[in-house]
Amino acid sequence: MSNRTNTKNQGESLNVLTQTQMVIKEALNKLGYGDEMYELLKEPLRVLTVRIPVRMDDGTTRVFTGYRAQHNDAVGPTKGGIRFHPDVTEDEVKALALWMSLKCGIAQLPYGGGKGGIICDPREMSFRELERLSRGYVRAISQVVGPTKDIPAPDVFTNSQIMAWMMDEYSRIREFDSPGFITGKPLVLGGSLGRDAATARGVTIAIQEAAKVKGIELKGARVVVQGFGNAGGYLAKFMHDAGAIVIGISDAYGGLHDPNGLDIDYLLDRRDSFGTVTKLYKNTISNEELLELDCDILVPAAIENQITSKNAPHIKAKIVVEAANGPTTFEATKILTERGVLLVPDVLGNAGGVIVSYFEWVQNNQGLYWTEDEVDRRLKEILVKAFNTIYETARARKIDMRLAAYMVGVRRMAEACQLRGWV
Ligand SMILES: NC(=O)C1=CN([C@@H]2O[C@H](COP(=O)(O)OP(=O)(O)OC[C@H]3O[C@@H](n4cnc5c(N)ncnc54)[C@H](O)[C@@H]3O)[C@@H](O)[C@H]2O)C=CC1
Ligand SMILES: O=C(O)CCC(=O)C(=O)O
Repeated sequence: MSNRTNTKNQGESLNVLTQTQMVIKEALNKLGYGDEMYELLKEPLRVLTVRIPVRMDDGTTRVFTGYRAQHNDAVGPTKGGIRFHPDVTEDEVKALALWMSLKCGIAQLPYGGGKGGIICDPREMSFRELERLSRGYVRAISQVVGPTKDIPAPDVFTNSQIMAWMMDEYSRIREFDSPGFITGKPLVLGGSLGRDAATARGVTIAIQEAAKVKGIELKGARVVVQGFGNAGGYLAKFMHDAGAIVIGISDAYGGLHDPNGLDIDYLLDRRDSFGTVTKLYKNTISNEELLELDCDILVPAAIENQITSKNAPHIKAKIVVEAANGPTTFEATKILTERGVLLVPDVLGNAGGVIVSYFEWVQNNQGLYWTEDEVDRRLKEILVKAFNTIYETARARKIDMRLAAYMVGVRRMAEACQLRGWV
């Protein structure tokens, strides 16, 4: 198993939890909160570790380890996706739950953050093995989740089919149909129009706002996208449709580069269900090379720790918008900001996913479903406001966009903890 989220890089910590804690501490300090608030918020309130036995197609049993972390429920139930990936670690899930809290704070959703993960490689499992794993995970965490407790959703290598199995398993255990238990469901099972593309729609809104600030015309801008799954695939399509030139994309196996622009519709058509397309090509570049391509806008949309102190000095983009969670280290954020790169952090850049998940939960609760235009209009309203609040905070306080986003994101939760008398 790789230690992608826990190792060091030339003395720089790549532990996503400790990196996040540093920024939370600084944000709370700037907001005037003391050590007690930091002690409460630096870790999730609860983390459940589960062992899930799964009968494999060959008749053997494999036992998988999974987690569900609930960062803080002072504002409301916890909310966040479930990741299936071989590199999942407990610290990673904890950091992802903290980031969910910040996103919900930034978007002013009535939630705290949660996140789940299972150490597995779904690319090597059959459809039925994945179903058994998904159902087993829900059985293992069923006591701590629910529509008013903790509401899961998709993340890396999970999708609407997996959400459907999970919802079905939960409704069997609880003996009632509860579509609001999970979001990112297929439409016929209570999903929301627009949820599939929501993360990329949100990233697109962030790019539009960032481009305005930097005086960059989106039409003709050169865009590079790392990751070609749900977030990266839709994003590449939206950029292409907006008249930008997508000159580079990548997946877990490498990248494709064409300075004249890639045929995004063709690549999407050839991509598999895990966001893989580069395996079909001989002439590929590495993910490292992709990130350093000469471009105007760079969108990391894959995994953590991709832009570090090592490659940050060589990033050529003028705008970096994080669709992935945690793609840029704390050190690299400082380097990029000092170099004048406008970095839109994950907790703002990719918040579109959880915002439309919230819309899905609201629609499930009221039993009344919205049009896609309604979803997109409400999403845009929230994100444009959030971008401007964070951008102005960064400018007024002369701090980087990540710290500004953390200040905006943590404020409401800290206030709720204080009002409840927890600190
Ligand atoms: N799906 C959602 O609604 C949301 C996703 N995100 C974040 O966006 C990022 C991507 O998630 P999704 O697109 O949903 O996942 P996905 O599973 O649909 O696609 C993942 C993509 O990343 C690539 N990838 C995996 N490992 C890689 C590696 N080591 N190096 C380079 N590429 C690699 C895969 O090949 C694939 O193209 C993650 O950080 C996720 O947490 C954030 C908010 C919401
Ligand atoms: O849609 C959601 O509830 C959460 C999406 C997610 O996991 C994320 O924003 O990282």
